[in-house]
Amino acid sequence: MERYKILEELGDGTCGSVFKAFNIETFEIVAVKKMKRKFYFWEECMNLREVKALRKLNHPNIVKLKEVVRANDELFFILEFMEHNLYQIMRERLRPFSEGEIRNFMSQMLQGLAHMHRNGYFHRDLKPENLLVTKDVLKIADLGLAREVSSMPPYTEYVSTRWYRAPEVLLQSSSYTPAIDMWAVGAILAELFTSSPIFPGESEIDQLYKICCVLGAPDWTSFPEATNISRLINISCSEILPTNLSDIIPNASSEAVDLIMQLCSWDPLRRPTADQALQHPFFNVAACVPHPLMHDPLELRLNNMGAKPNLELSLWDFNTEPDDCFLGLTLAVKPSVSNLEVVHDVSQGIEEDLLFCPRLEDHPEQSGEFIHLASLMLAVVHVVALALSSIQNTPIGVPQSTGFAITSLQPNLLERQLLAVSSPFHL
Ligand SMILES: Nc1ncnc2c1ncn2[C@@H]1O[C@H](COP(=O)(O)OP(=O)(O)OP(=O)(O)O)[C@@H](O)[C@H]1O
Repeated sequence: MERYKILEELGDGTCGSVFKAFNIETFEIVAVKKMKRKFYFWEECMNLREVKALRKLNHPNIVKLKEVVRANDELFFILEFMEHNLYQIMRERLRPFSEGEIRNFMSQMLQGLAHMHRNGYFHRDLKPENLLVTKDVLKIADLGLAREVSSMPPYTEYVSTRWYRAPEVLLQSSSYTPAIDMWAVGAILAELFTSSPIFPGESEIDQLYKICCVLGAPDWTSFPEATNISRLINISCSEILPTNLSDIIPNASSEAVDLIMQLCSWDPLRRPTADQALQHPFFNVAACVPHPLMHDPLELRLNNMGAKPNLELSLWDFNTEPDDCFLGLTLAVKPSVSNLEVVHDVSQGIEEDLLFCPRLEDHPEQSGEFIHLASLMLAVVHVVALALSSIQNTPIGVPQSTGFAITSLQPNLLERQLLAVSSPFHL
């Protein structure tokens, strides 16, 4: 690692801290992701999902892994440097994005995602912080949770940011598909218009509730595994009517609203694939009629109601398989380091292993009505939570937190403005 001079910290995630660095030999600016846990063997490093996925996925809209370095039992990913993440950009902008800008970001995100899905991976943690931007170019980053589509369910150790989590994951389906990424794309698309998350759940049950407030109650037959939870949610959500998306995203064209609706379908089978989404009329610029900005979306932003999302880790049913290593740093059994050029550098008494990846080198204020509705909603969530806590030994567990509070890990989420949805609500 002596070749890299660390310049500044760029981010501190669950798995690693990311720094901007300077390669003193090539004068190149790079991003160095230093993993938080120790790595004693190369095999462990080589079987990290992030390494496996990034080695395979070479695409202009997926961040490139240049090198993997192990030094003193510490692991570093040398990544191409990107200037911003989409969350930072949204937070710092004074005006919302134009539909043209959104189309550009979305098209790149979908192209990167289509490549990922085509190559047998799904990301599982898409969110604005994991979309990196330099000038107008967007790249998908943080493949720490990426899964091979061909890998066998059940997928039990899923950890991701709640606001972008698909309903089937919230409902503990054990066999979810790449469609979970498409749900996140829909949520991100809506957020690009409003600069506020569309489903800002404060707990897993509240997350489902927030989704019901926008989409209306689901047809639970799409979630056969969720009988118990669906019965409970139904108590509070069955009479919730869907909100007109155009009312909450007034600056989005009808094409954009339609795409969001399709992507955020309760039923994963109804969501378009990344390739299909790219064919949606939203991307047919000629056909798009610019949508008059009738309301300033900034005015639609509500004060952050004091809500502090409890970003607990969802480690329910954490199983005993050897690859269920903590926080997505999952190691596969039977490693292989073929096709990799490994250099052992023991000069100066420092044990440093370098892995070069040659293939990658080339290449409004809130109204009184809202407050009333919000308090009603909170009351119902409270009732449901009480009901849930009184139920014991249910065959299908309700999503439970194991009590790991990690709010400190993602402080930026706490700063995020929340979009309030005042949907029709009947008790
Ligand atoms: N290649 C890069 N160039 C510039 N900044 C980056 C790069 N990679 C990551 N970052 C910054 O570091 C932050 C954390 O990175 P990353 O998401 O990879 O870490 P993590 O530990 O896996 O995080 P998470 O908690 O989201 O899983 C990103 O949100 C981004 O701001």
